[in-house]
Parts: sequence; C-alpha cells; structure tokens
Amino acid sequence: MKHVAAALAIKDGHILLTRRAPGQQLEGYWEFPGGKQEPYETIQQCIEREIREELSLSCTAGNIFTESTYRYEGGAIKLIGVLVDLGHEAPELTVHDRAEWVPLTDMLGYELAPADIPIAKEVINAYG
Ligand SMILES: Nc1nc2c([nH]c(=O)n2[C@H]2C[C@H](O)[C@@H](COP(=O)(O)OP(=O)(O)OP(=O)(O)O)O2)c(=O)[nH]1
Repeated sequence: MKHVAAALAIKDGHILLTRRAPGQQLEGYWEFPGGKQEPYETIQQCIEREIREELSLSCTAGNIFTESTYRYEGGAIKLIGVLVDLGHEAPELTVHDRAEWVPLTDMLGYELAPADIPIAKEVINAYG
C-alpha cells in the first residue's frame, strides 16, 4: 500500500490546509501538505522534503500523531499524520493553488480529501 505523509502543522488553534490544484488527482480538495514516502526515507524525512518542495519552507518533523487507511478507486493509501512546527514564515506555493491557516473548529467545513476526514476529527478531539 502507498504510504503518504501528511503534515499536521498546528499553531494557535489553527492548522495549515492546502488545496489541490486543477489537473491534479483529487483536484479542488483540501488536504494536509505532504506526499508519497520514498523507500529510502523515514516518514519525518519525507515530510521535511515535501514541505521544502511544496511550501518552500524548512521544518523539523515530530512524532506520528495518527494514521488513516483509505481505498480510492486507483488504490489504497495509508495516510500518516506527522506533527510539524512550521514557525511563522509564509509558505510559497509550488503545487497547490491555495493555502490557509484554518481554525481547528472550522476544518470539517472545508472539502477535505476523504482520507483526511478521520485524521481531522482526531486532531479536533485532541487540540480543538
Ligand atoms: N499530500 C497529501 N496527499 C493526500 C492527502 N490525502 C489524500 O488522500 N492524499 C492522496 C492524494 C494522492 O493520491 C496521494 C499523495 O500523493 P502526492 O501528494 O504525491 O500527489 P500525486 O499523487 O499527485 O504525486 P505524484 O504522483 O505526482 O508524485 O495521497 C493529504 O492530506 N496530503
């Protein structure tokens, strides 16, 4: 199964969500920044690389918070939510068309990628 790292950047009651751009799989859905784990990297290295590539930010990834398995038409993924401190710099988007710091209590009002919903609920329970 494909392992996908998802950055859970939580700060001051908000979380960073990014929107998948036109032309991508799951276009228009909001998600946690991140991407597929390469075989040579840890989940933390994967998050740090994806944050650099997608948001042009450097960060240190922390612990795994939780995981969710979801079966899309194209195959199943294991989405691994990793806590990350992004500091206060503004992201520069390279693959997404929007990014927003969303109040935790509003997160479920965004059209999240289906695999993200159980993780979002756990984040709200723990931090909301
Ligand atoms: N990055 C990220 N991907 C997610 C989330 N939720 C979710 O279902 N996914 C899915 C979308 C993609 O099918 C897969 C992650 O792949 P990716 O972000 O590298 O996107 P991609 O497949 O377009 O990348 P690529 O083949 O072009 O390398 O996981 C999420 O919160 N963050």
